[in-house]
Amino acid sequence: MGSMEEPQPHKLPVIDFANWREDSTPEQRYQVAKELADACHNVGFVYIINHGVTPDLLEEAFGWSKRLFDLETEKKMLAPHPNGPTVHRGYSWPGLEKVSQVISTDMELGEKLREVRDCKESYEIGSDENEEQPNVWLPDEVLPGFRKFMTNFYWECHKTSREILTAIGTGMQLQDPEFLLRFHAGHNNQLRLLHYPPIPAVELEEESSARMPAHSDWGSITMLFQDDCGGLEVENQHKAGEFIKALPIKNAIIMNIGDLLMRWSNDYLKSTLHRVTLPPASDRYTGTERMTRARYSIPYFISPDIDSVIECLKECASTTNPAKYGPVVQREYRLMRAKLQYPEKPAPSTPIAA
Ligand SMILES: O=C(O)CCC(=O)C(=O)O
Ligand SMILES: [Fe+2]
Repeated sequence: MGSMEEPQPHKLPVIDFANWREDSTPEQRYQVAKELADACHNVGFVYIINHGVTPDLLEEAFGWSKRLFDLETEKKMLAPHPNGPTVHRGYSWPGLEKVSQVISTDMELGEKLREVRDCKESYEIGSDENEEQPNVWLPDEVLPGFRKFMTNFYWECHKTSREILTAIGTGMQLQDPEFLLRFHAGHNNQLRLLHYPPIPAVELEEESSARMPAHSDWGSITMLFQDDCGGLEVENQHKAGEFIKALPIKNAIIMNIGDLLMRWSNDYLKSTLHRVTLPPASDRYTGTERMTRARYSIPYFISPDIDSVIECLKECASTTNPAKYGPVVQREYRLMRAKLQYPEKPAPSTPIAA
């Protein structure tokens, strides 16, 4: 893959939610919903425009994210990610989290995967009512207003996610189009601020470092906001190993299906591999070392409530297409998937400086 290639036109479906409003006609709403459900079946990744999270709110969110990551490391470490994989909250310094597609409980393998460092830092936020994963907030005086803004942003994203889940249920012609809503009160979602610092392009090309290796998400759906750096790529469902660039569209949500919703739908909805690698356009590099520009993104992961039992949707199974997976409780599934992503060992006292 040549790093200097210029971007090609958008290849992922773009779904316009302008006709998915309360005052739209049922026909208009169904058309939007059908387009969305078909795209989730065929591709698993879509852009959504006119979605209700306003451009002003997004600009503010990216502003807060930059201010957070611009803080000195010692300040960010006032809200450290807890040791171990069970609580995914607070600040993760570069190299702590290792994203991969390996699903195993072999911790030695986890350490081996960690040899290629993921060059990113992140800050994870959940609902203040989620007792299994309590938030790890910075002291308010370190970044006054951050907690208030992010809490509001979390619940604004939740509102939009409810529309998307209803549209998917409508497009799939579920008997109860709001069925999925009943499992998504919002307290098990996760807002993630991500910063990929500048890095010499050659490190990504030679794969001695990674931004984010190929993986699928674990939950129901993910809504992703990205800045204009680029680098997100999505596997072609019809050609394994071929990745399509998900070029930035200003203020659009990139929405994808996660593994649990794929399982729920008996593989009808596709959870697609994706990764973050070299920026696609040549003006995103500077100097003789071809340093890539920094990249900021904000994924919002939507998960079923903690005690939900995820069991094949009745509309998705038949005698000729029986359920492929048994029922699973969200909590157990999450703990199984989280195990490899974070080291079990205590966190180092001094993280590598960002
Ligand atoms: O940074 C991105 O654009 C992608 C992030 C992502 O895929 C994830 O956090 O699961
Ligand atoms: Fe992801």
